[in-house]
Amino acid sequence: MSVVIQVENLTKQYKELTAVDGISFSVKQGTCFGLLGPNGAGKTTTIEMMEGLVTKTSGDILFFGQQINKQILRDIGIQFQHTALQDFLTVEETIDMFSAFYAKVTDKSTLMDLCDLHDIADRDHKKLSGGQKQRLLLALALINDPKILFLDEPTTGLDPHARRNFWDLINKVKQQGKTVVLTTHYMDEAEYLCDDIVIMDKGKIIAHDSPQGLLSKHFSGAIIRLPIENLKDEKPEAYGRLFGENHVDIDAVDVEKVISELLSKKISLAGLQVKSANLDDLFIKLTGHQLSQSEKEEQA
Ligand SMILES: Nc1ncnc2c1ncn2[C@@H]1O[C@H](COP(=O)(O)OP(=O)(O)OP(=O)(O)O)[C@@H](O)[C@H]1O
Repeated sequence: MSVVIQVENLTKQYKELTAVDGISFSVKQGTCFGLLGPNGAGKTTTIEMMEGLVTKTSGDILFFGQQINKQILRDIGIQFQHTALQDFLTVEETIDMFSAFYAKVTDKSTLMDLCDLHDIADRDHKKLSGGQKQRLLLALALINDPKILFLDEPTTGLDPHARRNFWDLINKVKQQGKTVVLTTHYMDEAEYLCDDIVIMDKGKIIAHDSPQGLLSKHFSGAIIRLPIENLKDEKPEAYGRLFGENHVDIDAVDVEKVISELLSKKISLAGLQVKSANLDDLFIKLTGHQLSQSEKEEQA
């Protein structure tokens, strides 16, 4: 697979704050690349430097081996978190208006098929549900038939059903050979969509691999989740990582052995869960920080 985007030692300095701190990675053609991290990690600054919207302080961003230029900009599609659309236009009229900006455009009917917009073609865009609006914004990002699609937190605020539908759409886009660069706060989204993931914290990359590679590198065996109240007066940190305010997660290579140890210490197993690790668990392990619902919604 050829490399589409190469990022080398990229840095962004805002006065004393280093928002992005010398990061390097590459994105391969036809893959979905995910940038994950807590609030303020530097994801948006990174993606906006790649999109050419924010000036880098130092480092390199190469597309197909070249610095960003007008031709490359024509090959990029961006779905912003918020896009101001012209009032009083229907879905189809909005697509027509955006099509007029480009010399080369995707066939309208194909685009509306892909993004499932035919049934709402005549609807005022202001009357769309969250999921329908995201599908329209995706169509607008794809209007110029880009080779690379940037999505900045595309499903924040959507209900689970609409998020799943959107994921199916992104997979269809990938099947067309397009490369997708995504930022998200949702670990399940990254696990489902991404072939390659970078986890950022405080401007630096703290982990980079495929979802499966990340999990097998950082976990072996299972996670035992135990209510903290079962530990009575003992410190939960002596057993594992805090999960929220009420649970402790214990990494267990040998589940039976850990359970026997708990029993030998007369610790109750009431409410105990045994689960396999997912990216949410990895995120907590690496950043010491659980992404709260309010933090996810803050971005909506
Ligand atoms: N224009 C700016 N001027 C000064 N500081 C900025 C500017 N833009 C971003 N920052 C700071 O840079 C850091 C990284 O911000 P960035 O928005 O890239 O993080 P993020 O990972 O996208 O966070 P979020 O998930 O909240 O969107 C933050 O500390 C932010 O306050």
